[in-house]
Amino acid sequence: MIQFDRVTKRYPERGEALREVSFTLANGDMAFLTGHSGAGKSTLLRLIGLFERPTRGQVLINGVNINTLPINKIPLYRRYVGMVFQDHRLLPERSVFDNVALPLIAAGLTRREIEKRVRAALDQVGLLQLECAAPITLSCGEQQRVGIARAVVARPPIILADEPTGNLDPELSREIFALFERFHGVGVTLLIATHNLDIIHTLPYRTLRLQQGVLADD
Ligand SMILES: Nc1ncnc2c1ncn2[C@@H]1O[C@H](COP(=O)(O)OP(=O)(O)OP(=O)(O)O)[C@@H](O)[C@H]1O
Repeated sequence: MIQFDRVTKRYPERGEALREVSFTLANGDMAFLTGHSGAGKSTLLRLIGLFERPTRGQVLINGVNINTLPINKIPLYRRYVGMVFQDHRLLPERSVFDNVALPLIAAGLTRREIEKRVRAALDQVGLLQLECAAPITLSCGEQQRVGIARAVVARPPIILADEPTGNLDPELSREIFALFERFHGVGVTLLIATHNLDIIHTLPYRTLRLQQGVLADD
């Protein structure tokens, strides 16, 4: 589902953030991405999300080299990849419902279909009762779950998460990882960048470890 073939990403002003990185994640795999601050985790996820392009090498998604995708195809591609961020990136002036609905509005679904899917996504993350709330009134863990509902609402086959538990205490972090495991259970492919080694060492999933841009452990 996700294949990196000797991928190097060089930022002109900073040098190589990733160097000759190769790995494959099969359809339905769940894996963690670890490494020190600045190791290249976000860069690797941004290459999959097509927010960056590699300097050398290929990123293949479902067998397709995404780096040859023309710019006008990127919005369509992004529906295929749900992204969860540490800081949630919710729109503060919109309700929980509206925040989760955004990817579906962009996709042009009917109002009825949007309502059905948004409520299903909110139900999956246990927040159905908060659909009218403003994000600011929610706890950090609840805001993160809204972010996850938004990432999954368009039912993408791939979910990427960049430090999704960075602001959460251990108990809430475990809840978020348990939620990801549920998506894994229904066949979604997940790659989760995290510093939360205490928790991921208790979970039975593959870990890719970056060190100064090089894949040091798999
Ligand atoms: N847009 C950018 N422009 C220039 N340099 C960048 C850019 N993004 C990342 N870098 C550099 O690339 C390297 C890898 O950064 P990256 O954010 O991918 O690391 P990370 O492992 O996600 O770190 P953290 O755990 O702190 O989020 C760093 O040296 C960083 O300064």
